[in-house]
Order: sequence, then structure tokens, then C-alpha cells
Amino acid sequence: MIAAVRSTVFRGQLRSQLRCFAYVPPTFSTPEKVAIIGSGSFGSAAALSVARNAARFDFCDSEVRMYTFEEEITVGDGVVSFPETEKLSRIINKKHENPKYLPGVKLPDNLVSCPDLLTACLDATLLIFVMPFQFLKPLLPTVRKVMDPEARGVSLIKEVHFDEETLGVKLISKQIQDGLSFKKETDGRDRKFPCGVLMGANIASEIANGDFSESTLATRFRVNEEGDDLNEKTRIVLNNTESFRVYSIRDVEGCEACGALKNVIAIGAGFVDGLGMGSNTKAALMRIGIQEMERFCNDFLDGVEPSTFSESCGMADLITTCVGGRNRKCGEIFAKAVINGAPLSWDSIEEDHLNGQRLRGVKTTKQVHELLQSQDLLRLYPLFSKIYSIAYDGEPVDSIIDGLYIPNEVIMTKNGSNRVEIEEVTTTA
Ligand SMILES: NC(=O)c1ccc[n+]([C@@H]2O[C@H](COP(=O)([O-])OP(=O)(O)OC[C@H]3O[C@@H](n4cnc5c(N)ncnc54)[C@H](O)[C@@H]3O)[C@@H](O)[C@H]2O)c1
Ligand SMILES: O=P(O)(O)OC[C@H](O)CO
Repeated sequence: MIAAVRSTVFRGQLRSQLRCFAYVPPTFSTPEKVAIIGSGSFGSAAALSVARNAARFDFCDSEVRMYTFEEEITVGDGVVSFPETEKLSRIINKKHENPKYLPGVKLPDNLVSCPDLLTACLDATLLIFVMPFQFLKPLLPTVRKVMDPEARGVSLIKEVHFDEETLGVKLISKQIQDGLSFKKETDGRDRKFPCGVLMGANIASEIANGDFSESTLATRFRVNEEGDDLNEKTRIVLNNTESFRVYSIRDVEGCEACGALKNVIAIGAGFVDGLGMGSNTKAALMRIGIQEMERFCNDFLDGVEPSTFSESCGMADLITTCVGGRNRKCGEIFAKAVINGAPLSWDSIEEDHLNGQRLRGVKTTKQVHELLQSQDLLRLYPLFSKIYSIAYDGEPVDSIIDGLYIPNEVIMTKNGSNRVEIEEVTTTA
């Protein structure tokens, strides 16, 4: 009895102590000015978390600017205070909502939409890139001119490109780094722009609804001269402990590759759904898919950590995208159209079903295929190869099952360097 009372008292004391310590605002010596480049679904959802943090952390400039590709929006019923069409940036700033890409979600007042890139990025110390890279690339020289010279970046872009010169992988974070590095006027030395990535099981609308999500931040920033750990500082700016929990790792390459490659598998998951197959089939596809993702990373990238695949950017993002993502949805539409004898092009599916959002998975499927073909490695990747053949070469959708069969010679073995070896198959007469 006495023990029970003591324990209750102790728990009460602990709770009140925890309440006292519940919120310790982080402190950093150097100020932070955040710019978000892109205002699609995920740009707007990420901006929610960042702008809320910027408003409450003393080290952050409370205003967060979001570069918005300007579009004329037709204002629907219920938006009475606007004429029939209005510029997207003006709607975001007046109504604090992005009606095209994240409808029905209130954005913080301190988030300012800027259609002018110079204004958006002026003196920014932390740049968050979240738009299709084809649109971002031409913007980089302007960003470089106006950003803070000590700026760093985080890419949320889930793409991977085939480098025809090296027959290797071109990571987006590396392309951003190249685009924003410069020679310092003071000493003529090169200043390499540091760029990490944030990838994870992060469907934008769910984050915006406040549903609990995790994400993986992969950065290798340094401690700056004032003693701020820029890895942790970046995590703190992006993290929302209640609903958007960000965990740090250092494996930028593996994290980024996972974010892009899972989109290929999600297209295959859409094929499985279009065929009306069940959860077992999709689970098999995901299992084999993550093995091919890992094999691809080991074949084409250096320093990828096996543990990355069990982070949110790995297994969890694969699951959420294969269950609820746009790539899965478009894969299903494609499969059903083929099965019904009225095939649709990927462009028309994107145009008719994504309301201005972009379908990355099929483009990544093609890039990955070209890369594997250039290295004569297609036979080691039966699932990637099959998804490509169905998506681009008119192979029957139900042949996706052939992609789930792993031939003996493709059994993955790992040697000391963690690279794939092909088992020699000896045939006897
Ligand atoms: N939407 C999600 O749920 C989600 C979740 C996690 C990661 N991501 C990744 O984030 C990135 C951005 O995704 P998203 O859904 O925010 O946007 P998106 O990829 O669907 O692209 C739409 C964006 O492109 C912009 N755009 C269109 N045409 C343009 C042009 N000509 N010039 C410049 N910009 C133009 C639009 O303004 C809009 O901001 C992608 O790499 C995606 O894989 C998305
Ligand atoms: O909607 P998708 O298929 O582009 O996937 C969204 C996100 O990448 C999920 O994390």
C-alpha cells in the first residue's frame, strides 16, 4: 500500500518535472533564414512545419519565404473575395492556403509566397529544394547570386538521373551542389555548397493533416566557426516532434537513392492493383523491390549503409508509396487501361489525373533502365527490368509476376566490399 502511494507520488513528481522540462527551446549562435524553393504539395506541406518552427525559435528569422512558380488559378465556389482568376502566390499570401496543390490546409501567416526567385532566396542560409529538378536546374544560377555565401541546402526531390558521360548515377543533391558552388572573391578558394537530403514515408496531404509521420534527414554538414552543429540545426528546423519526426543519418547517397528508386517499385505496385491481385503479391513485390534497390545502391554508389534501408527513407517510404502514392495510382490507371484494351500514354495519365503534379516514377524507371543497360546488368534486376518493359515496351501487365521470380544466378551474395557477385551457373549435359 505504502509502496503504491509512494509510486503514485513519484509518478506525479516525475510528470510535473517532465512538464517543466518538456520544452527547451534550442539555441544556436548563428541566425537562420530559411527559403523553400517549390510550392507544390510537398513544398507546401514541408513549409508548414518549417514556418511553425521559424515562428517559435529565436535563432530563426520568423519569415519563411517560399518560391512559387506563378500560375493563374481559377477560383472556385466559396472563395468569394477574389475575382474569377487569381495568381497562385497572391492567393497563398491572402488566404494562407495553396488551393491548387494542398487544398483545405491552413498555412502559417509567416509563410510568404514569392513568385520572384531573387526575393525568395535573398540572404537565405538554409535552402530547401522541393520541385521537379527539370524546373529547378535553370534557377540555380540566380539562387547562387543572392543566397548567403555560407548557405547550405536540403533536397526533398525524389529523382535520380543517368549520367551518360560516366555511365553512372547523377544524384540531385550533387547536381545542386555543383550548381551552387562558387569561387570566393576574398581568397579565390572554391566554396563547395553543402547539400543533404530529406526523404521518408511522407505523403504530403497526410503530413498536412497532422497524421504522425517520420522522415530521414541525411546530411554531412560541419560544425561552423561559431560552434553550431549544422546537422542538428537543420534537423531542428524541419522536425515537429508531435507529428513530423525527423531522424538524422549521414548516408546522403543511400537515402536519396531510396527516395527515387521506390517510385519505380510503386509503379509496379500499381500494376499489381490494376490486375486485382492482393496484399501477398504486393508484399512480394516490395520485398524483391527493396533488394533490387539495395543491390542498385551497392552497384552504383559508394558508402551506402545497409541500415539506411530500414530507416523511414527505405522500407517505410517504399510501403507508403506502394499503398497510397501517386506513382501507384498512375500505375493502376495504366494497367487497367491496357487490360481494357484502351491503353493510355503516361503523359495523358499525368495530365488527366495529377492536377499539375508530376509523375516521377516512370521517368526514373527509364533512367534506371538506361543505366542498367549501359552496364549490361539488366539480368540482375528482374523486377526493375519487368516494370520498364511493361511501362515502355508494351509487355503484358500480368507479366509483372515474371519480375517476381528471382533466377538462381541472380541470388545476391555479398563479399567484403558489399558488392554484388553473380553466382556462376554450371550446366551439365
Ligand atoms: N507530393 C508528395 O506527397 C511528396 C512527398 C514526398 C516527396 N515528394 C517529392 O517532392 C518533390 C516535389 O513534389 P511536389 O508534389 O511538391 O510537386 P510535383 O513534383 O508534383 O511538381 C509540382 C510543382 O512543380 C511546379 N512547376 C510546374 N511547372 C513548372 C515550371 N514550368 N517551372 C517551375 N515550376 C513548375 C509547380 O509549381 C509545383 O510546385 C518531388 O520530387 C516528389 O517526389 C513529394
Ligand atoms: O505520391 P508519390 O508516389 O510521388 O509518393 C509520395 C512520397 O514520395 C511518399 O513518401
